[in-house]
Amino acid sequence: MAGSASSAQDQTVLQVENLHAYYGQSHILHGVSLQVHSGEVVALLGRNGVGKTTTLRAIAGLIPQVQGHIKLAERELTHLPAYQIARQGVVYVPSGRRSFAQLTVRECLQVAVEGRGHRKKKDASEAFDRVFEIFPALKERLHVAAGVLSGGQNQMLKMACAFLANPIILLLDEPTEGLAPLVVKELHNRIAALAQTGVGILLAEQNSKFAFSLSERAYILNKGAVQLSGDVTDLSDSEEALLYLGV
Ligand SMILES: Nc1ncnc2c1ncn2[C@@H]1O[C@H](COP(=O)(O)OP(=O)(O)OP(=O)(O)O)[C@@H](O)[C@H]1O
Repeated sequence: MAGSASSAQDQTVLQVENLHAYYGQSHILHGVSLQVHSGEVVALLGRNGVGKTTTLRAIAGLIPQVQGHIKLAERELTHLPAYQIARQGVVYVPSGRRSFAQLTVRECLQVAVEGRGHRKKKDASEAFDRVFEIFPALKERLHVAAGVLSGGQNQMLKMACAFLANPIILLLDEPTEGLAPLVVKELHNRIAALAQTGVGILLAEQNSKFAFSLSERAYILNKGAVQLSGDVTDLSDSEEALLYLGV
């Protein structure tokens, strides 16, 4: 798996150009441009309210009023309905607890696997095996109701369901929100393992330390625009960057 990932690396798959987004009369994004390659984790950083979630939601097709271009391997996704964008392989994982609380972990995974073409038993079981390689903790909790999982396990279940949708790009919104440091460390390893499969990850985070430790490149937003971008090694040493990050 890792071998095929490395050969696919450095290929730009997601290209966002001059993206503007509006909530009603409010102009929230002012020309955001960014790129994500296959197999890399790219950080999208900035303080509260700068537009990180709006950027992910706009890419996922969840904001009706947008301008600009969103392309997946040269295919234009802008203005496609959200379900078609997800089908093309751009999958959004929102922040917070969002799962079917009454369903068991197995049932949640089953719903996800059937949503994306793995209808044959063999395909589904191979997809499950891949998920359990990345998220072994879920295999031990298959019969547990999603609603009683810990915050970290719930996050892993959301990412596992997203992975079962065969993503090319995962849009992860604040996965560390509300999690204890030890759980954050575990999540770090799981996200790195996801990227190892060749999936490109755009990671919106307030926890810049976490994002810097996972990414090679980052974009720092301020007031709905990219203020700074570049290699994490440079940004993490830049006083200007730290100012925009509020650290
Ligand atoms: N549904 C909405 N309607 C109107 N304005 C909104 C809506 N959602 C967000 N906003 C505004 O858009 C701006 C950007 O919010 P966004 O949630 O994208 O920021 P963020 O960087 O993700 O911050 P946070 O980490 O707090 O979620 C904020 O000023 C916010 O108040």
